[in-house]
Amino acid sequence: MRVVLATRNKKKVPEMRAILADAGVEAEVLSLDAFPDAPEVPETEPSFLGNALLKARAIAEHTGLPSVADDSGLSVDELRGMPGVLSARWAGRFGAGDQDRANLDLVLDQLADTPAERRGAEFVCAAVLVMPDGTEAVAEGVLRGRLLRERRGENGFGYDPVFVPEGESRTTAELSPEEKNAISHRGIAFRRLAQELADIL
Ligand SMILES: O=P(O)(O)OP(=O)(O)OP(=O)(O)OC[C@H]1O[C@@H](n2cnc3c(O)ncnc32)[C@H](O)[C@@H]1O
Ligand SMILES: [Mg+2]
Repeated sequence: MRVVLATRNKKKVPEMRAILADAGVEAEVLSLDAFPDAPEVPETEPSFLGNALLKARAIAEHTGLPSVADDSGLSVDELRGMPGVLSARWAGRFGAGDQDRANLDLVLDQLADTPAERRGAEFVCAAVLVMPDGTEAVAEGVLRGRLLRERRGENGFGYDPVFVPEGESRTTAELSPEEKNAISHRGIAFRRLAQELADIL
């Protein structure tokens, strides 16, 4: 059985592949590189789940294959849950290389006067599977933590360099890919999805 990962984020692809493989999903996992004509899907929904479904449904329809997507983001306590579903483009639209840096700079700036005890945040992930016949499975994962004032670590992507998970002293950019997947919002969501995936596939 073949499955397509409905994401344009090159850093998510290896995370999703590793998590699904570890969860015992025995499918051939394709990325959108295999489908150059796949549509760009605007993320117009107000929830992670809604946007994940938009992406996976569009790609399942285009490819005729089971499609897996996630919509994820950082929810900052002091910002009343933002950037949330706007995490990927929080600082506006930048070039590929600069987008993550601009987003993270803006959040750090917004929290410049926020003391340590109010720097709580969480990564949230909605993971979905959409079958070509319309069957769907969904799961969510959350990772609580706090935000540093400066970047640490080279791994991961997005807001990882300033995010320290609860019970950790390192940022998620200082964790190995395996360590991050073991605790991450994406890891939790996709492991929850994996059982349903195995049943449906
Ligand atoms: O929509 P796709 O094509 O999957 O790619 P994307 O990067 O736009 O992905 P999202 O719409 O789900 O937005 C997620 C953003 O949230 C942030 N984010 C999500 N998961 C993260 C993680 O594990 N570590 C750090 N930042 C993360 C990061 O800024 C992402 O760009
Ligand atoms: Mg996106």
